[in-house]
Amino acid sequence: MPRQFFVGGNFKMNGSAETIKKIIEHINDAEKDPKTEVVIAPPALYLLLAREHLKAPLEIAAQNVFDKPNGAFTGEISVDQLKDANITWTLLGHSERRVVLQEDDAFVASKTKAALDGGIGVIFCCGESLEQRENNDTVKVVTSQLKAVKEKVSDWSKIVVAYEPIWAIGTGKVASTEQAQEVHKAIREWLKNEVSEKAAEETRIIYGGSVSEKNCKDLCKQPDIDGFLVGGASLKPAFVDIINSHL
Ligand SMILES: O=C(CO)COP(=O)(O)O
Repeated sequence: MPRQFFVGGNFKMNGSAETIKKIIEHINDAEKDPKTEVVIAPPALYLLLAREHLKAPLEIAAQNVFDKPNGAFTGEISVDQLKDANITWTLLGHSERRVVLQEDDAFVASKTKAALDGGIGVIFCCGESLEQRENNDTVKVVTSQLKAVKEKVSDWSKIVVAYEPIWAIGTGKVASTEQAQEVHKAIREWLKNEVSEKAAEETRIIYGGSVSEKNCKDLCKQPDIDGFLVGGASLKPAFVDIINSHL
């Protein structure tokens, strides 16, 4: 069975109640490819607003979730709280959290396990820095980030892997179709060898990093690119063109 195309919109720390409602209305009303699964990730403060306005089958992701069920963890949100708010996905392991907030592989993997155990789907982000790419360490870095998850998780059916090279995020410097395909293929090989043939066949591997309405058409033709995780362009009307990129 072909893998369902998947497009996520990571709003990061952008927007207000007014602008996020407008973006959601635009996405609701636009003509969209019904074969694309669409998930938007607004800032935590606006998850409920998004839940109120976003129309099914569009889905919502948190940008993060904590790995403890409840308690004295100021500023954090639990898996059960997401479920209580009908939020069905979360991003985890975004490089901005790995770099700025110093989240390590083990912590990201622990949160991934907590989300999956609670029935929340995970858009698991991985990717290398420019220095790591220049040292030819891309595949090593990405697979070690995935390996940390494998140590805690056996069922990969609710994981979408987002390959996001750090040097391409917010820089306008998109990976070439060959660069992206090469890493996606390596991730699929890793899934086949380290998880299962089924995981390799069924797991969506999406690309993130300066995706725009201009470059998405070529990227999505690559055999191992199953969609996109979009930052800046998800706040613009062009997001719909990316949702429809493989039409
Ligand atoms: O980080 C990203 C998505 O999670 C990508 O961001 P940009 O699309 O703004 O480069």
